Amino acid sequence: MEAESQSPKATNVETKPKLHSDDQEYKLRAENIDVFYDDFQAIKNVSLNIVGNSITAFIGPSGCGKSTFLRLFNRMNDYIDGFSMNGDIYMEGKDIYDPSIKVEELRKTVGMVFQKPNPFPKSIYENVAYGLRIQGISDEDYIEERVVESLKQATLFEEIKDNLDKQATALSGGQQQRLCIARALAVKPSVLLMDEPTSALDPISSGKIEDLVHELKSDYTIVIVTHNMQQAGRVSDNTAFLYMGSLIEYGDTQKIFTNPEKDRTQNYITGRFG
Ligand SMILES: Nc1ncnc2c1ncn2[C@@H]1O[C@H](COP(=O)(O)OP(=O)(O)OP(=O)(O)O)[C@@H](O)[C@H]1O
Repeated sequence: MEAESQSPKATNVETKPKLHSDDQEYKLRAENIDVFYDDFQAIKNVSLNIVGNSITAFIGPSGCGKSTFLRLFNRMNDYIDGFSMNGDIYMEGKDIYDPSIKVEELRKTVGMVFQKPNPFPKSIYENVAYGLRIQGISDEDYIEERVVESLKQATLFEEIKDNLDKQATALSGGQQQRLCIARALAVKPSVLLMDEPTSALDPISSGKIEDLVHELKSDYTIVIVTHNMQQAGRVSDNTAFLYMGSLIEYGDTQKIFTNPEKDRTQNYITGRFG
């Protein structure tokens, strides 16, 4: 299918995401999204397409709607009192807000990592096994295989392989965050949403997470909210700049950071406001 025909029907900004290899399909598509918290409009007619196996950064000043927009992709906003939306979100062409969609199934496919590492008060092993157990999986060999594989993918295994029974809360902040990433990966999602995953971490731990995000790109579609402009520039293929609930500019990260089309983007990335 041609990329053009996948474009949003109507939008307040032209979207030109970078395409990878010959993949013309979009993994995620948001069409004409409005989000309200009661009568406050947090997202205003945003349309945006995300290609598979790419890293997309959402940037913009505090309160512009980055987290709200991110949470749409695994229906995390559904829990918030007063939340309502217009528009459609598609994953691999399926409308994820269709009544036939089971939210638990969706969340297996779309994992999430939060700003503050939030391990459960359980062992390292049980934290990673958790998602599998709540799916009703009881094959211990399979669980162990997934735990080890996920910890390796999250580049944590070598550091903790002799302490899998240790309490997860005793790990350092950076290790806890990689554990939370392992926990998300254990159930084999294909999309990973990351809401400021390094903002509570020191520079060395942040660097490890950035390297990890880069590695994961070959297997996952990653969407990351960040306040850190250098981080967005380093890790992402495409960047979406949001301002007061509107999508101001979206496209190739290098272009957004070196030669943006909109003055407002330029002013934001050069630190003139935000
Ligand atoms: N649960 C809620 N109830 C009411 N308003 C909310 C709620 N969550 C967010 N908002 C409002 O929606 C707007 C967008 O918030 P959101 O957290 O998505 O922005 P953000 O860009 O992620 O901000 P930050 O960078 O500070 O995390 C803000 O004005 C915020 O006050």
